[in-house]
Amino acid sequence: MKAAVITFPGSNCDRDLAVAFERAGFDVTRVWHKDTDLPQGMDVIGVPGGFSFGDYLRCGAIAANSPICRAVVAHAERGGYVLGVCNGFQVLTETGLLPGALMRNAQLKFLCKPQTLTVATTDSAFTAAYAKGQKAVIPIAHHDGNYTADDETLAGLVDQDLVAFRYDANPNGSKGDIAGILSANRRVLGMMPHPERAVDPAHGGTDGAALFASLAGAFVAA
Ligand SMILES: NC(=O)CC[C@H](N)C(=O)O
Repeated sequence: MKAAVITFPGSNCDRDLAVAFERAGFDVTRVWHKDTDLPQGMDVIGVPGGFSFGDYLRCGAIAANSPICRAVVAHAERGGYVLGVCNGFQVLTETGLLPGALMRNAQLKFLCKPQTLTVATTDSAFTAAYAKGQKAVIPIAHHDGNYTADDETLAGLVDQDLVAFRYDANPNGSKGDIAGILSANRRVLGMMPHPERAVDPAHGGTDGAALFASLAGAFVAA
């Protein structure tokens, strides 16, 4: 099992994401944003959290135009798995791999705290090891986590069971309490909470570990 983790200038969760993949059994290759190609044979691409390019223009907008993102989009279009966390989710919406956008939090404040989520679907390689409706406490740390999309897109996400996680006690104003969504082929997940920050008891909780275990399980099953 092989995972690549991308690093942009300003990424700050790339190492944590790599460690979470490694703990789940993946061989991880770190990839710089200026690379034009992904290493051969990658099963999963991780797009990490952080403040890529200082969040200038819009969070994730400049990173989405990095050379490596063309390769990430091509990987996804071939049916490859992609996980975008926080700034990574913002990057994935900016590439168009995921619908909608992340706006400024409703209270206009940076939020950094443990956040209870409800697992909305287990029908994905990212969430299969959770139980549907399970509560998971996973940290959030963002100022632009307020998910929005037009009504038709939101209805499509619900109808196709593409909402992966919802917030309990919505912290940021996200439409439909949406904390994470899947692509139409269910192989791209973007989520604002940080599962890689909840994989060790020393983190204060381990509810993120099932996400990486789910992904690892997808490849064992295959
Ligand atoms: N932790 C993160 O990835 C933060 C993403 C982005 N910089 C924001 O604050 O919204």
